[in-house]
Amino acid sequence: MSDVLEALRAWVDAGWLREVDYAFAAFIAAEAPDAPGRLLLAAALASHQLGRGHVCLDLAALASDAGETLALPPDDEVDTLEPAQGLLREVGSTSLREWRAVLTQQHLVAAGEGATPLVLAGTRLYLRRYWQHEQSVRKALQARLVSDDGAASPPRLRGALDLLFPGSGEGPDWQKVACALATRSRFAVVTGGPGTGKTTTVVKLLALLQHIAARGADGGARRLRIRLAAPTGKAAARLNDSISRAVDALPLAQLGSPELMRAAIPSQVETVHRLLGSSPMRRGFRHDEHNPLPLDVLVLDEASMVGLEAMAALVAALPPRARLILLGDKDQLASVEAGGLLGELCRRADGGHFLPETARWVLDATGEVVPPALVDKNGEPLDQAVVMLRRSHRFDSKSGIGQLADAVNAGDVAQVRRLREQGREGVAWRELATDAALRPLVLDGGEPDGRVGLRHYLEVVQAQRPAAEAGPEAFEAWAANVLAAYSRFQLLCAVRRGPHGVERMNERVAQLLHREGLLPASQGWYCGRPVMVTANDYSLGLMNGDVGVTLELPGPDERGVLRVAFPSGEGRVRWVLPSRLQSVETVFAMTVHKSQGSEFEHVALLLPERDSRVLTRELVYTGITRARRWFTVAGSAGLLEVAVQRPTRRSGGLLLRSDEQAHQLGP
Ligand SMILES: Nc1ncnc2c1ncn2[C@@H]1O[C@H](COP(=O)(O)OP(=O)(O)OP(=O)(O)O)[C@@H](O)[C@H]1O
Repeated sequence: MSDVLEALRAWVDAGWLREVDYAFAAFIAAEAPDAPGRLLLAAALASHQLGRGHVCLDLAALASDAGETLALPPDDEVDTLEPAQGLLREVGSTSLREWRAVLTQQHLVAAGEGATPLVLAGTRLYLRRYWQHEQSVRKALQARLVSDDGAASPPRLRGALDLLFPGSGEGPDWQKVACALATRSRFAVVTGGPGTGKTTTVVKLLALLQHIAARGADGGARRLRIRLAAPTGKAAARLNDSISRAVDALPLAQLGSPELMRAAIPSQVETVHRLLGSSPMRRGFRHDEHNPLPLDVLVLDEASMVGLEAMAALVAALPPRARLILLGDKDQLASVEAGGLLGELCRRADGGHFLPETARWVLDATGEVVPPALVDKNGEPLDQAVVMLRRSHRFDSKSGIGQLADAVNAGDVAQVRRLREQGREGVAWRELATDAALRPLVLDGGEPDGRVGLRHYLEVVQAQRPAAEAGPEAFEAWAANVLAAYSRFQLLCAVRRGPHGVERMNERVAQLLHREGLLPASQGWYCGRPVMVTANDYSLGLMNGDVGVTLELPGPDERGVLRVAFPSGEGRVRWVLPSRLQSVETVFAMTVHKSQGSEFEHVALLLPERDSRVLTRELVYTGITRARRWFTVAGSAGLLEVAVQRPTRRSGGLLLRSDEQAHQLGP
């Protein structure tokens, strides 16, 4: 047994495992000295998988390909320690039957409820807390999937929906269908790529729900309490803007008093943490099952970024009758935290799987015909509550970015290659071997077609700086312009390490800009340094992922003082002293992961020098869809093709088919 702990220690030393993974195995060993070594190993590996985003360890996958399942040895490992390799060989040679045989210790492993540290459900091994989270999310969603007894009848819906969706285009109007279906049960998912109208749809849905409630369909006229949430501050700020715009554009007049309706649809979006009432002083949230959130409808945007733990906290704090509506792009990278919930919930969204009775109901309620290919007499309850928006209103069928995103998403390498060879407007391909190649891209966007690089941002920093005697409003307006200029161009890195990783790239870019005379320094704090917050700071009200720019304000003498300007909604900025920022990184380049929930006019995706497991289809798709007008692939086109053929699949059991669930949950 101690041999295994020793070998696991070597894995930690080699950077293969986290300290916490080792600590979990050591904890079990201390609690149960009779625990077999292989069980400790499995426990450490289940914890390791959590760190990689998987809520459980899939033993079947482990037995068939241990290295791939565990992503070990890590990509950047060159010289690996022999003890680490030895243990990996042992893991790799253990069969599923052998894993199962050691996971029979009743005081350590249970098949379900209990107090054991591990849960084995089928071939999935969980740390108990995550099994519990999965159970509670599943139960909360299942309870909401039954028809809502307060739901409006199809003819009533039809009247209101026809007012909200006056146009008739080609094929079914999925936005209208999504609105209708989302009134039918207390849980709904609206998924779609960029610009497919998720925000537009949800605003119309909220107007519809208020309209129904105001007319007493569910037992009396009232106004619904609606709250809007997003996983990060940045995503919340973006949704704030787009919701306000969508509310202004609503055809509300026919639904009743436009002023009243507008007032009934909130435009303030909160982060999930703030909604739940997190406190830096204690673990857990102010709102939970004992103190539920005072709301009737909760809309959660960018749901692909929400992990299982946060979702479990959210559903625990929802009153039983409250509606939950998830919005997001199922094809984006999943959350950094364990649990690719949205992807799992939308696994069958492409195929529809609407029951024939659902299709009839949709026809009655909306006048839209669900295509026969999307009707399935074996559809699951969840399928009836998930709608995929299929038409982008941002990228038409001729848009290079839209076409590339579609090809990547479909894993269609031949099409990706065709698009590159033929060339498409808005999409550029550049090799990126040397600093000389990096320079034009970083400074000016790389192409003579109007796209911008960082020079534009730094010119706004320098040229628009108000005179020292100008008032605070002038400096605030300057900061807002600088922030807007910053968001026009973003370098995205696929990886953290290596020459094209985000760490090195930030140094290279800062040095390059300094050499060009665009930055006063390339290290420490300097005017023009953009920073990203890397850990939530509740005392400052800054969240992980928030981006600010360092600017020089007039000081007491001729030397200025540096302050970091963060956007604080509605074009306002908030100034923070650099010394108060505990966890920040320079962000001339950011990882694709960190860019989720943001958009930029021009995005340049820097591919790593050599292949890496993290280079996946979802990563490339997420990078492309951050771009509004221009997208540059910087690096080897061959690597991009490799990435496109590497879809990710998260392990988890949230969505076992109903027969499997029945088997697992008992009668
Ligand atoms: N049915 C429609 N017809 C025409 N334009 C539309 C329609 N639906 C949405 N749009 C427009 O398309 C743009 C994107 O819509 P919206 O912001 O609702 O999409 P989204 O899916 O939420 O986008 P994002 O990817 O930014 O989250 C907006 O300008 C919106 O006004």
